[in-house]
Amino acid sequence: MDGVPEESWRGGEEEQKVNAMIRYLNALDNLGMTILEMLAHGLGLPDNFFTKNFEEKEATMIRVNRYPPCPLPEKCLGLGSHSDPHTLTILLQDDVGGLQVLTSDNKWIGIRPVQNSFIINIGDTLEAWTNGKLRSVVHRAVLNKEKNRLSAAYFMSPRNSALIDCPLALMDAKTNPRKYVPFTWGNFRKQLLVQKRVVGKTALERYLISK
Ligand SMILES: O=C(O)CCC(=O)C(=O)O
Ligand SMILES: [Fe+2]
Repeated sequence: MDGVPEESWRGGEEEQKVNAMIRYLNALDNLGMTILEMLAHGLGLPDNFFTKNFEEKEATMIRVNRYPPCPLPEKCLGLGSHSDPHTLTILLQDDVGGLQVLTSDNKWIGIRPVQNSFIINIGDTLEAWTNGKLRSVVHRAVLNKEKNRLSAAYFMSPRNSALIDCPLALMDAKTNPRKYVPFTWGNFRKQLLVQKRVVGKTALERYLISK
């Protein structure tokens, strides 16, 4: 609240709104951290294997997407095909529907909105961190002919200096050799700013050992 005189927002409705928002963000973050712990546990890693890199929230971000109605929805997309580069995405969508994911046999399938629920997407960083045991999903958003659609995504990221290096326990020289050169999240983030538009999984592919 830099530059805003304290008395102009403290104690009133504004402060209540700010506090409510902080409570929601903390709840979202706690959910994400619990999921990351459960994923580490399921992979046989120490529960805090991922979360110990998340004490500083340097690049965690929220994006709110508003998709206006489109008279020719088959001719344009709300959001093009991409995978989320971060670690984990917690996505809230309204009841309009429009999110689609790409299956392994290259078919787009729609994700039905379920009231009061979140969609959890694995991000590219988690794919590299687990040598592909967890896979980031390619997805897109299509438009509705009549209705507006809203979605909000919370993208979790580790601190910039976190080294995304798959632990030996998840690799095997013969059956599952290292797929990605180790990188820091900060460096990946910088590359993303230069790349600007991510199509499919092109962001992560830059670290693939054999293309
Ligand atoms: O609107 C949606 O359902 C997807 C949003 C999304 O993929 C994103 O913001 O990265
Ligand atoms: Fe996305």
